[in-house]
Order: sequence, then structure tokens, then C-alpha cells
Amino acid sequence: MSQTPPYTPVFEVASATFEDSKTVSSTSGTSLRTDTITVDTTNVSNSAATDSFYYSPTSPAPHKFDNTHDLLSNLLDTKCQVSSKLPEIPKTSSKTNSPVPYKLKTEHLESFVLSPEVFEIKLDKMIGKGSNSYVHLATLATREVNSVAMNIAIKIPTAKNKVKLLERETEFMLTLRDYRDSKWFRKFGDSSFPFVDAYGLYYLSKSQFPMMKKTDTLPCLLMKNYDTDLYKFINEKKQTTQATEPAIGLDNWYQLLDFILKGLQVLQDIGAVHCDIKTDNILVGTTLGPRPIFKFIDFTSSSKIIDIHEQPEMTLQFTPPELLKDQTKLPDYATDLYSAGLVLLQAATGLPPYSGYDYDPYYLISLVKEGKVFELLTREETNRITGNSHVHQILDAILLKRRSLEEVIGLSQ
Ligand SMILES: Nc1ncnc2c1ncn2[C@@H]1O[C@H](COP(=O)(O)OP(=O)(O)OP(=O)(O)O)[C@@H](O)[C@H]1O
Repeated sequence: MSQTPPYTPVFEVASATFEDSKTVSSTSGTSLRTDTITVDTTNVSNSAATDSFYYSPTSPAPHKFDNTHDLLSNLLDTKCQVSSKLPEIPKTSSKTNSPVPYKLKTEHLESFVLSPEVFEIKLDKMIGKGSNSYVHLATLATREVNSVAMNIAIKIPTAKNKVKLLERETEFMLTLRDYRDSKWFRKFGDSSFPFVDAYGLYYLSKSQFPMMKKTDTLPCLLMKNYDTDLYKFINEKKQTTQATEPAIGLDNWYQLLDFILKGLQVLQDIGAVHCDIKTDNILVGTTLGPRPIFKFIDFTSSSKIIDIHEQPEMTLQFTPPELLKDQTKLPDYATDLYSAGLVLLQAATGLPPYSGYDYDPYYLISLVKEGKVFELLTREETNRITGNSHVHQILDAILLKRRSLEEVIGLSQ
């Protein structure tokens, strides 16, 4: 199923080359909460893991075990039953041709690897595909008699040369996690953290993931799994909402606004930009309570501002005009705010920005450069914005007047 809009061109702003980034639908039905995680043991065996599984040649250091022990305890929100004694690690014969696992670039990342002696992963259906990775639903379980298990999403690089992006993304998620643990609750109380939780890295090889080359053993990113993404959520909701209210409904729209403003404040606090904010990159938990929960994902283009020296890959329809007009201009906070404004616009109109004008990428570039997104709206789309003057005012402030985040926060209250 196509997402933002069919065959969304992902492009390098600097070179304006196009790449097909069609995504498939995310259809998982897991219901795990961020704050109090419910163990979903549906279809999960409680027996000891007896299937053959992959042992990473990387021997886990004891501190890794402690780390994962704590991690699973927190994640599962139950008394963890991981044995404190590591199972026997099979001796790897020097004669076997087992592929050498990809060497992670930092110790920080290595310490985030989950030990295959403690945990096992069972892959389930694919729930997403980006330009750099496959995303599958999977079960993460402990390898002990009374195994505990939970459903997760696993991001698998499409090739070895994509692992650098996954490393970078994981580093970024660890920075976000540090922020969550040290500052989030003090500043925002107990509201839901706006970024998806990363659980760890886990090595997979061809025996578990047949699409991997047999010479590769690559780290994959384990994350909390959510029901759907914002693109699909908008399409579903617009069928039932009034023609003069935002496509996702007014309450949900304000909930989305609140999530976006908090997420952008976190990014500003750590001096970073996401750089690929779009409806495909926002997940939605719909079964976790009366209101949907939103989470940013996909940090492959994200970075601290001081580390940015060239324009990263962005999605054309969500790129602000100034980056297209001047290819030496680097992204900043205004970049994310503009992209987020387009997300709010899509959530209001029900259609992706420049919908109907994306048949020719070069024509599309010229429209995006001129920032003509409002002028191209149909009457139906406009009605969904103008039906509420406050919604209209906020979209206008972000997308036309290009107000700062602080000013938009002021307007939203
Ligand atoms: N934690 C998750 N839970 C459920 N679905 C997910 C999760 N993470 C990713 N997905 C699905 O997989 C898709 C691809 O993921 P992601 O955008 O992270 O991959 P990518 O290869 O970096 O993509 P891009 O081409 O946008 O850079 C998402 O659009 C989403 O539908």
C-alpha cells in the first residue's frame, strides 16, 4: 500500500536525485503501552526455546547481560525471570564459515546489543519498508524455561551499506532516551514521550532473515511496535469526520498538535533536527486509551545541528522551500517546524501536501520551491481548515508566516 503520496520521492536536496521509497502498510495489532507495558503473550509459547536459533559469535560481556536484564524488567513491567547465569556459549569452530558480525562503530552501540544467549527473536510479517530497511513484526523472548515475551518491531537494514544509517539512527535514539530519563518528566510531567522507544540492537543473519546475504550478520534495531501510522490513520478517520472539521477530527488534531510541539521542543533542547518529519514517520497507537498516542520514528536523517555539514535526505513534499532554493542552506529548527506544519495540514485536509501534483517530480520541485501548498488546495480541503479559525490560524502561522516554535506554542494555548 502506498503512503505519502504514492511513490513519494525521497531525494537528496543537494543533488535532487530521486529514489522510489514506496512503503507497505503497517498492520500490526499489538497493544503495548509506553508507560505501563502490557505483555502480549498471544501466540507466544511459554516453553523453553528449543528451535534452532542463531548464536552471534559476539560473546556477551556480563555487563551486557545486566543491562538487558534491567531492560527487559522495565519493558515488560513484570518481575523478570531471566536467569542470572549465562547459558553455555557454543564454541565456534575456526573451520566453520560463519559470517563475521558487522563491527559496530562505538562501544556505546555495542553496549546496546541484546545478547542472543539471553534473548531470541522470531520474525513475523513485514509491516513496513523504507528506502534503507525492512520493518517486521517480531517476538522478543527470553531463552529460559518460563520465557517472557513481547511483540516488537524490528528494523532490518536492506544491505550492509545501510548499517551506518542504522547506527546513526540508534545513536540518536539513545540521545533521546537520555533526555527522556533525565529531563522529560521534569519538563512535561507524565505525558507520553513523543519518540518511539528503542529496545536494543540484535544481530540477524540469513538463517533468520532469508533476504540477507549469506556473508552478512547485521545489527537490527528493536523498537516498540505501534498499530498504524499517521498516513493511514488520517485516511481512516476522514471517512467518518464532518466536512468542516479536520480530517482526523478536532480533538485528535489538537492531540497531534500537542505531540508535535512537545517533540519539537525536545529536539530544540538537545540542539537537533529530525529532518524527515512526514505522516509516514509518525506512528499512532490507537488501542492504548481513549485518545491516540503519536510517536516520531525514522531518525536516519536526524542529527545535532552542529554536526550537519550538508543537506540530508528529505522527502520532497515535506521540505521547506528555502532548502530547495539554496542548496548550501543547512537545516535548522525552522525546517522541522515547516515539515510538521505540513503534517498538521495533511491531518486537517485529509490529503498529502501537493496531492495531485506529484506525477512529475520536476514540476513538483518547482511548486515546493514556491511554497504554494495553500494555493493548491481544493475547496473540500480548504473547508476542513477554515471550519475552525484557530486551526486555520495555526497552520497559517507555521506554513505562511513562518513563525518560530515559541510563537506557535503561544498561539496554541
Ligand atoms: N516501531 C514501528 N512500529 C510499527 N511500524 C513501524 C515501526 N517502525 C517503522 N514502521 C513502519 O515501517 C516503515 C519504514 O520505517 P522507517 O521509516 O523507519 O524506514 P526507513 O528505511 O528509514 O524509511 P525512509 O525511506 O523513510 O528513510 C514506516 O513508515 C512504518 O510504516
